[in-house]
Amino acid sequence: MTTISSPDRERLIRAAIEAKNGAYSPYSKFRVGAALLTADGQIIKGANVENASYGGTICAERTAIVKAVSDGTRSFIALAVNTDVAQPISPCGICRQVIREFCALEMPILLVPAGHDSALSVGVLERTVEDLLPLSFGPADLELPRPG
Ligand SMILES: O=c1ccn([C@H]2C[C@H](O)[C@@H](CO)O2)c(=O)[nH]1
Ligand SMILES: [Zn+2]
Repeated sequence: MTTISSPDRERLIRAAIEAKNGAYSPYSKFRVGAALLTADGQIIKGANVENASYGGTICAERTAIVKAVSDGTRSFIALAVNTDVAQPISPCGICRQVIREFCALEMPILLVPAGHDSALSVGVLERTVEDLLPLSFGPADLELPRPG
């Protein structure tokens, strides 16, 4: 797993908690905040944005990634995710695949429970992209030789 400094870790956790305020979740009432630390030290926040046509919902993690990528940033150091639930909540399958497209397999993902004190990092579950999506399909697979 790639390591991040304590100040960056704290900054990122605080940003994920803050990002949750941007959630538009009138249907599920489930707020999610995500924050990405970029290679140049920026923090990009995202929240879940739901739709009356439920399938149109976009998760917090994808909001953050699409914001960053569409603004020209594609190099990430870490991701933090926060919800109002008292235990760490992990990204959904679609988000895992989108994270895998842009982030190294060794990149840390911090799952931050509600009521968390970021100064202590108590209760934060830390896993890599590969932990969350083992044996994954990625961009390089499209370049592999195809017999015949
Ligand atoms: O990791 C997750 C899991 C769920 N959601 C959102 C989607 C929907 O708005 C609500 C309930 O599924 O939470 C996220 O943003 N990220
Ligand atoms: Zn998702």
